[in-house]
Amino acid sequence: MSESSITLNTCILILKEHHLLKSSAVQDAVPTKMDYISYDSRDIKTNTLFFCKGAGFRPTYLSMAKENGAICYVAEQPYPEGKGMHALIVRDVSKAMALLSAAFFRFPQDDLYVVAFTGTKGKTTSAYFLKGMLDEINGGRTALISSVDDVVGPKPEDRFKSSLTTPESLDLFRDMRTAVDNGMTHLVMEVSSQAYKKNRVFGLTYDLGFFLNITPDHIGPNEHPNFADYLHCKLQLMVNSRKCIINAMSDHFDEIYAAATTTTNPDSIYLFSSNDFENPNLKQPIDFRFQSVETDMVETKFKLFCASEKAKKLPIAGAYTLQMIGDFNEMNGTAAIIGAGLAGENHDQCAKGIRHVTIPGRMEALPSDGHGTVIVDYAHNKASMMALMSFMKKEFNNPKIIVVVGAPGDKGVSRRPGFSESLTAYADKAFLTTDDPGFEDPQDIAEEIDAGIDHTKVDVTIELDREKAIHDAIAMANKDDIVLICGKGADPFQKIRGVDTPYPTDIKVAERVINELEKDADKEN
Ligand SMILES: CC(=O)N[C@H]1[C@@H](OP(=O)(O)OP(=O)(O)OC[C@H]2O[C@@H](n3ccc(=O)[nH]c3=O)[C@H](O)[C@@H]2O)O[C@H](CO)[C@@H](O)[C@@H]1O[C@H](C)C(=O)N[C@@H](C)C(=O)N[C@H](CCC(=O)O)C(=O)O
Ligand SMILES: Nc1ncnc2c1ncn2[C@@H]1O[C@H](COP(=O)(O)OP(=O)(O)OP(=O)(O)O)[C@@H](O)[C@H]1O
Repeated sequence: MSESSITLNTCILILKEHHLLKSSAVQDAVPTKMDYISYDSRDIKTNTLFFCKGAGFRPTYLSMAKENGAICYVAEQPYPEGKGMHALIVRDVSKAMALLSAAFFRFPQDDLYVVAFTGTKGKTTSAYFLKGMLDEINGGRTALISSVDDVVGPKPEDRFKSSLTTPESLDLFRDMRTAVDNGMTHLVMEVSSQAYKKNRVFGLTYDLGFFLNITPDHIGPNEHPNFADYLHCKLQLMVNSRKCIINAMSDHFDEIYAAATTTTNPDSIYLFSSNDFENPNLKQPIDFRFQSVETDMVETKFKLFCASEKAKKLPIAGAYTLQMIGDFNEMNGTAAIIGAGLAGENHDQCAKGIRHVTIPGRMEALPSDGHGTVIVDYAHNKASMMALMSFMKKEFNNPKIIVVVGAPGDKGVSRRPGFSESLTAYADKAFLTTDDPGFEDPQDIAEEIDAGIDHTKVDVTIELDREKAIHDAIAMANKDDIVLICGKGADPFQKIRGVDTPYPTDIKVAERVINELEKDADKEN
C-alpha cells in the first residue's frame, strides 16, 4: 500500500468542521505528523494516531500504545495514561475515527465506484452477483466487502475471509485504499445495520445504494434494542446513496422511499418487484419487474422487464440464468443486474457475468444416490428458513423435507421462535443441533426451539453432535426427499465458549456422509 499520513492540524480542522472536537492538548516537543493509525494497542508503529474506542477499552491499552510509539490519542475523555501525547477529546470517537481514517487513507472512495447493499436477507448473494457482472467489464477489478470474503485486489492473495459483514471504519478505509492501489475500479459492499449503529460507514456516500428487504432480526442485547432502531439504522443507507434502488415488495416500503427522497431526487430512485406484484396504494411506478421461467436443482431461469421510461434507458431487459437456485435469488439477481446496468453494462454482459456466480455455503446442492438431494444453505432466521422451505415445497412437488438446524448462543435469541414457526410450517422432520452455542448450553437452545414446534406436524430429534445429525438426516432420506442443512453455510468452526473450534464445514461433512452411504449401498448390492 502507498504511504499515508496525516498532520495534527488536519485532524483538528476535520474534527472542528464536523463539530466533534471538545478540546485538544498539543505537546510542543512531540512530532505532529502521524504515519500510522490504529485502534488496537497490539498494532502500533512509530508516530501512530491511536483511537480509544469501544465498550471493552481499558486505559492500560493507551499506556501500551504510548510505549510502543503512539504520539496522539483520540478519545471521548482525557486519560492520565496519555500524558505527554497530543490529545484530541471528541464528542463521538467512532465518528471521529471514520472521518480521520478516510482522510488518513486519502479518501479512497473518490477513486472507486461504490455500490452498497442492505437488507435483512440477500446482501451477500446480491453483492457476489454484482461483482460477477462488474468483473466482466473491468477485467476482474471489483473489490468486495462481504460477510464471506473481502477482496482488495485482482490476485488470489488479495482475497481473505472477513470477520464482520461491514468492517470497522479504519479497516474499511484502509482496505479501500489497498484496493485503489491495486488498481480496483469498483467496490461492492454489504452494509449491515450495525455498521450504521457503530458509525463504521459514517461520512461515506455510495454511488448506488440498494434496499433489499427488512424483517425483524438482530434485535437483542448486543445488537439493536428494538425493530425501530434496526429499521432506522438500515434506512441510513438510502440517505447516503446518490442513486437508490428499492425492492417495492419490502415491508416498510413507504419509510424506505421517504428516507431515499430526503437526499435523492425521485428521478434517481428505482423500484423493482416481481411481475405479479400489485399494490394499489403504491404511488410510484415500478421500474423493473422480474418473472420466474423455470428452476431445477441446477439452475434458475427468469426474465427481467424494463417497465418505466426511466428503466428503458438501461439495456438490461431479457432472459437470465443463475447457477444459484431458489426463487429468492431471482430477486437478488434482479437487484444486482439493475446495479450492473446503472454502472454501464448491457444485457449480454450482465447475463454472462451472473451466469456462473456461486457463493460458498449458499444453496450448495449435492445429489446423492438414493438419499435425495442435500442442500447446504446459510438460512438462519425465520424469513430465510421460510423462503428456503417454501421454495422447495413449491418447486419440487411437495417433497418430504428433512432439516438440520440449530440456533446460535448469546445472540439473536429472538430468532428461536422463528425457527420453531418455520419448521412447523414446512418441515416433516427436524434434527435440532449445535450452531455456535457460545456460552450457552446447546441442549437448552435446542429444547427452546423444540418447545415451540407443533409435534403433530414435525417429528423432532435433538442431536447435538452436528456431524451425526447430518449423517442421520441424510441416511434416513429417500430418493425424492430434500435434506436442508441450515445456518452455518461455509463456516469452518463452531464458536464455543469464546473459542473458534475447528469444524470441517457442512459441505465436507455432507460429502463424506454421502460417500460412505453410497459405499455401504455398493457393498450390499
Ligand atoms: C458491538 C460491536 O459493534 N462490537 C464491535 C466493536 O467492539 P468494541 O468497539 O466494543 O471493541 P471491543 O472489542 O470491546 O474492544 C475495545 C477496544 O480495545 C482495543 N484493544 C483490545 C485489546 C487490547 O489488548 N488492546 C486494545 O487496544 C480493541 O482494539 C478495541 O478498539 O469493534 C470490534 C472491532 O474493533 C468488533 O470486533 C466488535 O464486533 C463484535 C465482535 C460483533 O460481532 N459485532 C456484530 C454484532 C456485528 O457487528 N455484526 C454485523 C452483522 C449484522 C448483520 O448481519 O446485519 C457486522 O457488520 O458484522
Ligand atoms: N432475498 C431473500 N429473501 C429471503 N431469503 C433469502 C434471500 N436471499 C437469500 N436468502 C436466504 O438467506 C440466506 C442468506 O443469504 P445472504 O447471505 O445472501 O444474506 P445476507 O443478507 O448476507 O445475510 P446475513 O446478514 O445473515 O449474512 C441464504 O442462504 C438464503 O437461505
